[in-house]
Amino acid sequence: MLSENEIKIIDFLKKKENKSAYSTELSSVIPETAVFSLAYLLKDKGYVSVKEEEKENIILTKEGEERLKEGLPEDNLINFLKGESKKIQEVAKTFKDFNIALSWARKKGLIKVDKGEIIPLKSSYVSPEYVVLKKISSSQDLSEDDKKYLKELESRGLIEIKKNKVLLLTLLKEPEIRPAITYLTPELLRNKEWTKYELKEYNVEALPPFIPLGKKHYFKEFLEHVKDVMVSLGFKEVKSDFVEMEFYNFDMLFQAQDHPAREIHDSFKVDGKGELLNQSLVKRVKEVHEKLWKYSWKQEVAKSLVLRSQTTATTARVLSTSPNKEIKVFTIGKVFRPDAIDATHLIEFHQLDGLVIEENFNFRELLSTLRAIFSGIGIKEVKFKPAYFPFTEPSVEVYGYIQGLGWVEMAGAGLLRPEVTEPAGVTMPAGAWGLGLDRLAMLFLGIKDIRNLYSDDIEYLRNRKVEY
Ligand SMILES: N[C@@H](Cc1ccccc1)C(=O)O
Repeated sequence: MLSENEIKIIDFLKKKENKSAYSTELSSVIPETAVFSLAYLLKDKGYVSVKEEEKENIILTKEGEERLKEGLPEDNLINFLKGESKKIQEVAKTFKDFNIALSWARKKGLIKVDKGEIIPLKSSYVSPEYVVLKKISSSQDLSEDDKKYLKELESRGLIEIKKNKVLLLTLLKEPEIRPAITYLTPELLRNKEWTKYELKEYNVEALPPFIPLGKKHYFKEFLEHVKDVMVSLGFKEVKSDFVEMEFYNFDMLFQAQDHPAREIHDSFKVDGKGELLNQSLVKRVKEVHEKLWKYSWKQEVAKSLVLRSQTTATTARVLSTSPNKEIKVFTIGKVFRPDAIDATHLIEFHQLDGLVIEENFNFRELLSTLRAIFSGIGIKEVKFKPAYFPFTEPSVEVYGYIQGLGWVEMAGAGLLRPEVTEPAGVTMPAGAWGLGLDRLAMLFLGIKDIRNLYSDDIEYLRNRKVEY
């Protein structure tokens, strides 16, 4: 069997007129360092003959390169004088390499020196040595005449003559080419036909071609993972729209219309008004606002539209159906808040809100529910800190521990205030929480810029691996 490089050498020789080539030529098809050993391998296999020869290799020295650029000093001197005699001292002052130029010009009989004057015998001149120098630098063949000047050029230090061992390879026979097959059939074995074929080796280490398959966006994958966690804990998913009446986004959550609590986070206003169909619920909400916040509640304000600023609006929607029965629901969805966009802030992001209404539900159970949710998502250590939300009492902020980052605030939670549950006709205790999912995904997936969560850069998405 012949290797790929051996075949390359044979192919190269095949194309040559006399089927032979010097090892120096072969370096154009195979690595120079391999030429010699391959040549002898091919010789042993009987494909080529190899003859060792000494070859002269002439190269220009650094000075030679310089002279090639500037011209030989003696030539330059003649061309400088332009056929006119001049005083030695005068020329010596302005002419570069004067001594070398003078001595070579004299030796070559290009000038005479008489009474302190240089008398040129030619009006312009190019030395044959210069012509040879030029030929060497452009690897032209040298004539026998040219070769006479090599000794002089070498002694002037303008060229270097090196003797190299080269191999002359001559092709003796061409390998018979057998068609290649990749598998044997019983047929081929039975009739001994297999000897006519080359059996190709399998390269079991070759990588298969990369075929990018369709896959889900990794952030969507993360959101679905969270959804699975909630479902596995016995919660049912509920949904509501992005465009929401302030009634559900704020009023039902006991955020007063004229109170800074309403501005706890800013919201995007939407043109137009919604319709409040359940007027008895509206009346009860109005009463509780006016009684406790002491101001005149306006239905017109409550009907104003916003892009929901919290998914707690969905929780309010659930409450508005007066579900005076035990429920466990959650929602995952987008919320919108005006902000300056940067690596950690977007004007739309995702929240997970949850609601539990249960006989005997209490604060302790709320905390253990939160622990279970966080543990399901993958955050085993959580701690709680007292906090304020307009619609819960007591309220907590939930901190999760992330390796390498420490304690990070992740959610708000609490037991719903009677001002929220009573107008909705809920008499059992209820717990609620809201959790920011974008920040959590960033921490979890090691993402530094929140905008990457919404990237549509196909290369970036292809290279992201998400495992749970
Ligand atoms: N909606 C609150 C979080 C929250 C929800 C439910 C109960 C308590 C707090 C927020 O966006 O900050």
